[in-house]
Amino acid sequence: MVRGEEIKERLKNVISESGYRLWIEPLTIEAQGEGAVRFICPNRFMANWIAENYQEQIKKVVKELGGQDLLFQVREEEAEEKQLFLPYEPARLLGRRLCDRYTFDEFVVGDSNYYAYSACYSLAQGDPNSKILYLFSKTGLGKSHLSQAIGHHVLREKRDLRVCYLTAQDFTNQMVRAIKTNTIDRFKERFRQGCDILMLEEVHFLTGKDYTQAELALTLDYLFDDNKAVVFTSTAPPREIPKIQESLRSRLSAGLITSINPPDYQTRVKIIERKARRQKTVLSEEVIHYLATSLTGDIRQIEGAIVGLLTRASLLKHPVDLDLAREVVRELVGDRRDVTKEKIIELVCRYFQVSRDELRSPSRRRSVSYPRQMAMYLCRKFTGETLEAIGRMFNRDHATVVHALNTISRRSSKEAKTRYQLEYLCQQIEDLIGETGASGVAAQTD
Ligand SMILES: Nc1ncnc2c1ncn2[C@@H]1O[C@H](COP(=O)(O)OP(=O)(O)OP(=O)(O)O)[C@@H](O)[C@H]1O
Repeated sequence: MVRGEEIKERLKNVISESGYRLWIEPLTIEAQGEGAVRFICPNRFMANWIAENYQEQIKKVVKELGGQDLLFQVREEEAEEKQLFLPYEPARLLGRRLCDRYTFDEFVVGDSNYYAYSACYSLAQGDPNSKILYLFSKTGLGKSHLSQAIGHHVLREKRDLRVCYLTAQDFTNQMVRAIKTNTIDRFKERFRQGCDILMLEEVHFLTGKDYTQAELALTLDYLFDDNKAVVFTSTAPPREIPKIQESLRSRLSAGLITSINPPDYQTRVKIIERKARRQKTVLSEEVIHYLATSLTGDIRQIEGAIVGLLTRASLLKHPVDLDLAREVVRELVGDRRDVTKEKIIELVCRYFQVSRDELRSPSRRRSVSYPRQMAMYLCRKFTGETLEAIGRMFNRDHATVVHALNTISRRSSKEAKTRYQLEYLCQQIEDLIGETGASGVAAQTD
């Protein structure tokens, strides 16, 4: 039978340190027999947050340990044997389920995302001039939210249309499975005839995957010819994704290409107010200002802070005030948050004389792969980012990051040179932290 402690131990490796401390540690995890595992959360905020942010990682770990079904419960509701969420499977939806709250209504629009929002909305409305869209941004700025909002809108408003929502990795896996099981014709048919709107996330994943790229290019031709709508998302514009065949690159660039930028101060304030309202709370101006000036990038982090704040307040029976907000922000991003991944990468590039593009490229040359492994190791150590998030920065998957961390640990314990390099780089980063101050909260308002 799966053991709760073992699940927690494994989750430590796939969730950032602060995320683990804040969200996973307080859970009670119980095996239920027949492979079911029950996660008991102290309150509903927490249950919702964990479901939306960590469900995939939890599922994977539970499966690795031989479990199957997950059941999330809120402690007070435990006796009622209430299941908190059910799989969302609207008819006409092929692929992944859509997150309930990723709708246009829930999306806060500001200068940084207005253009992307309008483009998505026009496409969802069926505007004949807006059929192909490519959205790109850094992590946590709303690509999935906007593409799923299109899905919700179409599924609700356009009863005769079918939506297909998946990631480029899903597309690849399904294709490989179809080849293995001799069902490639059915696979092709599914996309070519079975969907009116294709939303394909994380297309940068296709880098170097020639066979999948060719198949996707053909699928797109069918869809474009039939005047179907297609939305792509990625962390980079098509021209910057390495190892993409020109035939696919030109199809990815066939429509409107638009970026989402990090929200400005006013938009962050609006986002904080909206997210708090969603949790049926009104925050003081002081707390809102503090959060909006401390958390300037990834909106996922803003959400984490709000949910963390409310959870903490309810567990400690403490008012939601500035002190508590400081504590939560510190825990979430750490005093070291100013040492961003970007700065670490810059330092590594300078030290090893490689470029950022080389670190992100598929190159396996030792002169590139070793600095890349070092950068991954340092990002994990100093930013506490998840293995997935670190992998994404270098166009790699989570397993590659695990391998990099193990390699650097092993080499630094055996080889003086690696140990010296690691110590030197760590010292440089520590110095950067010193410069940014112990309180670490950037008091900027853009
Ligand atoms: N403008 C916004 N208004 C409200 N919520 C937002 C907005 N932008 C992003 N969010 C929220 O931030 C979180 C992260 O957004 P999302 O997953 O869409 O980012 P992403 O760009 O797809 O990130 P990644 O590249 O890591 O997959 C989500 O919970 C989403 O609801």
